[in-house]
Amino acid sequence: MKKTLHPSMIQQDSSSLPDQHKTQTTKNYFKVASRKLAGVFTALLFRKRKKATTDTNKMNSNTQVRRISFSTSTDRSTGSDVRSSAGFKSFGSYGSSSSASGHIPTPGFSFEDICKATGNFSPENKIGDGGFGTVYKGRLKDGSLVAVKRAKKDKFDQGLPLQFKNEILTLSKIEHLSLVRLIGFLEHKDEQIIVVEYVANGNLREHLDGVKGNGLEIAERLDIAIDVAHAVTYLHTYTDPPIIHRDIKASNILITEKLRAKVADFGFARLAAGDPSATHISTQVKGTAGYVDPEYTRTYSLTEKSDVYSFGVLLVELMTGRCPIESKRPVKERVTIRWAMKRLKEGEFVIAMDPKLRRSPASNMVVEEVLRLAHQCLAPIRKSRPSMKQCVEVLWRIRKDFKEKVSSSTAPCTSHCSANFPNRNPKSDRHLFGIQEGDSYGFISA
Ligand SMILES: Nc1ncnc2c1ncn2[C@@H]1O[C@H](COP(=O)(O)OP(=O)(O)OP(=O)(O)O)[C@@H](O)[C@H]1O
Repeated sequence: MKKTLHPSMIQQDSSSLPDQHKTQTTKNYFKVASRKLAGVFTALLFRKRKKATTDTNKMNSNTQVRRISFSTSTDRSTGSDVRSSAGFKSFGSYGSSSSASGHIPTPGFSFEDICKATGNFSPENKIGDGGFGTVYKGRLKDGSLVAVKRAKKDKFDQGLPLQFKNEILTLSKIEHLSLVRLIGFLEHKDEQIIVVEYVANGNLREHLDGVKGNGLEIAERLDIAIDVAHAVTYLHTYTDPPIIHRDIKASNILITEKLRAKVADFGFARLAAGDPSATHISTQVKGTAGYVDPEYTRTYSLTEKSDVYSFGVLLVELMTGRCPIESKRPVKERVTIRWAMKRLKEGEFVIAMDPKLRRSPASNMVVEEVLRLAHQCLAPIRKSRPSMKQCVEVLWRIRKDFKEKVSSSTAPCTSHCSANFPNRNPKSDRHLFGIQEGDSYGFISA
């Protein structure tokens, strides 16, 4: 049963042109992942709450992989889901009834239509490359803009079609304005195509890097955080069964022309329904280096709190502008969350603030408060992390405080934040934040 979407979760538009961002692994991850899985595969797994447990796995890694994907044993739900999806050739919501009911609708387009829409997959229309396909911009017959994800043929032997089917099956079950909408999927000879809503303004990482747009103001970053928190709350709370995204990261946050966010790439999402035999044991650790819940990598058990952890990393990214792993920086700054949390703990959060952000009492307040929330999300023990819904509430409160502060303040501060907070006492802040000496945020000290 689908619960009613809270009106405040609804927001706007779409359209884009991004490129891929490369996240680097750290040697800490090398310890965990010993070889990258040949081919990314996703199992659709209908998960039961509170039942994720450990499994023994053989681990895989690659020194320069963005994604960590290491598997241990057969994911029981995979077989079930593969079977359930094996019979169809195509489906989608374009020109058909909603797919949210689980009914597989008939697509409103053919492979020829997709060729026309993308100019025969013209390089000019290429948006970017992902782990399992190339993404093109296209225009369908009705004039609507779409993103067309075409599976890489050389990956077929490695289970790529399954990845695609899983992604679209997951997408077909969800509807939210801050989540990228599935339009359709089709198979044609050896082609697998997924068609999703086109989001016009690149991804968050590109905006933070300055590759796209004119730089994000603090209020825009806060709105983006709220959009993502809404979307993930929806996945966790308002879908039945709940969905864990598993790959929340800046390059999966697409940005609209109005600088609002839409969460994309559900290739790693694990659904858990329809397979009564599924144990919901997490048998594969998936995600992107720097974002993965350390408890998940340790125990192979996946819960919504794993997304909360990744969201915490994203919050730090939004406030600092830095990637989760910054391998070219001095050792102490390479793991951004550890560096930023230390700055926060020592009352120097403004040092961690993205230099591109304008300093003002209001924006400083946002950075500090958001980093505090991030600190909670990054708690090594899951139980200590807030739910996504709680994150939404905290972010709303920060936005409200920000607006009040902006309207009551006329003189922006351009110097170091200590000027704004002359009475700040790092020691009392440490107490306030509850940060303990030795908090590692899942990373082994360098
Ligand atoms: N719906 C969309 N609208 C516009 N651009 C998109 C859309 N989906 C993906 N893109 C862009 O296409 C590129 C490739 O996306 P894709 O999701 O395939 O890979 P990724 O998420 O960057 O990498 P990976 O899949 O390996 O995690 C990215 O730059 C992304 O911003």
